[in-house]
Amino acid sequence: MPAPDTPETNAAPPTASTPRAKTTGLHVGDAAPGVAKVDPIIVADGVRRTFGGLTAVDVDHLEIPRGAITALIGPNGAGKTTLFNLLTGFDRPNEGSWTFDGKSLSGVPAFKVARMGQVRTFQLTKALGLLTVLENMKLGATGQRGERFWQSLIPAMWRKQDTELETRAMELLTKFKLDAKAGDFAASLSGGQRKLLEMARALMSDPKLVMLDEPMAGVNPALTQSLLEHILDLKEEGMTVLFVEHDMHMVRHIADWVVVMAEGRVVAEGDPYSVMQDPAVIDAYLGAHQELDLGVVTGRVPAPEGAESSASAEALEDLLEEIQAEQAADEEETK
Ligand SMILES: Nc1ncnc2c1ncn2[C@@H]1O[C@H](COP(=O)(O)OP(=O)(O)OP(=O)(O)O)[C@@H](O)[C@H]1O
Repeated sequence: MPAPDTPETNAAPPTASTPRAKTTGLHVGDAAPGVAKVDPIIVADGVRRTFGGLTAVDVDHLEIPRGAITALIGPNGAGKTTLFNLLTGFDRPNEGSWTFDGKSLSGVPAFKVARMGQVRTFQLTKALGLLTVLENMKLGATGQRGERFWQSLIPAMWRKQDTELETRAMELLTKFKLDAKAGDFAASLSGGQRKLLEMARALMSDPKLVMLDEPMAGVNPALTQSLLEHILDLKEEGMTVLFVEHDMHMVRHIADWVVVMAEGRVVAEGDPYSVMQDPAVIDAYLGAHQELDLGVVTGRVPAPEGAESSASAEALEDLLEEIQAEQAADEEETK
């Protein structure tokens, strides 16, 4: 059980953070599934992955814009994680090709993908929980000299490297307010601190593209602002961010661009404002809940006994709330 998050440990500074500018002008022509980007960092073509008779991913064309924060959203089972696994070399598609930073990544294994500058965060597994926070950080570095046989025979070389790694790790831990925990077992961290460690660990390899899988899942509200700020910092430092998330508030607040998946396909793309107004997006979420009355999904009508709330239902509820908030803001502006 992770320790609970406390506002003192990692909460945002008491001063309200200044809103940061969204990156715009990312696409060429009308926003639609597969729209070309001005400067894409990932370009995927005809990527398909099936599991038995089920098509989990069937993406005709997708470009992820460089230097921006892109959210990948969609109801449960839409294929988001499978697409993440394919793009990072953790799974292989039945067909399709894609490039990262102009280089083909088809068939490239995960460790090489990471060395090329595209990293993803990993959940702190049980095994990693038994290592200290600092040891976890060191594992995040790629291309260590110890991996190269001849150089690993010269102790002076790997000792120097170890010191450099530790310095870099401590710098990042300080930035993420985890430096005091460097010697603690990672398993002793709270849910939010684990997310921070996962992100800090990914940064050990100086990536160009950081891919975050549900960065807000299991994070206490006391830490959410701090996590959002860290993600916005990544963009400010020149990195590209791609994240999967069910939390629509987060998507609206930090994403410059949103890609919506449903049943393996990209069904909508655009800035968060337009995407959340797109009937195809609401349909995609509702489509995943045809068995439920809309009132149940949104919480207006109590769910029948035995019906389980799912992340998609919560996301749809969030989506509708966000749309209402946008409309209220629009009305306020036109007054
Ligand atoms: N290894 C696997 N074997 C069989 N089916 C799989 C496997 N991985 C994923 N699937 C199926 O592929 C579909 C897409 O799953 P995926 O996990 O990519 O969706 P998702 O959008 O990430 O969903 P969630 O938001 O619930 O995490 C689902 O129907 C899922 O059951």
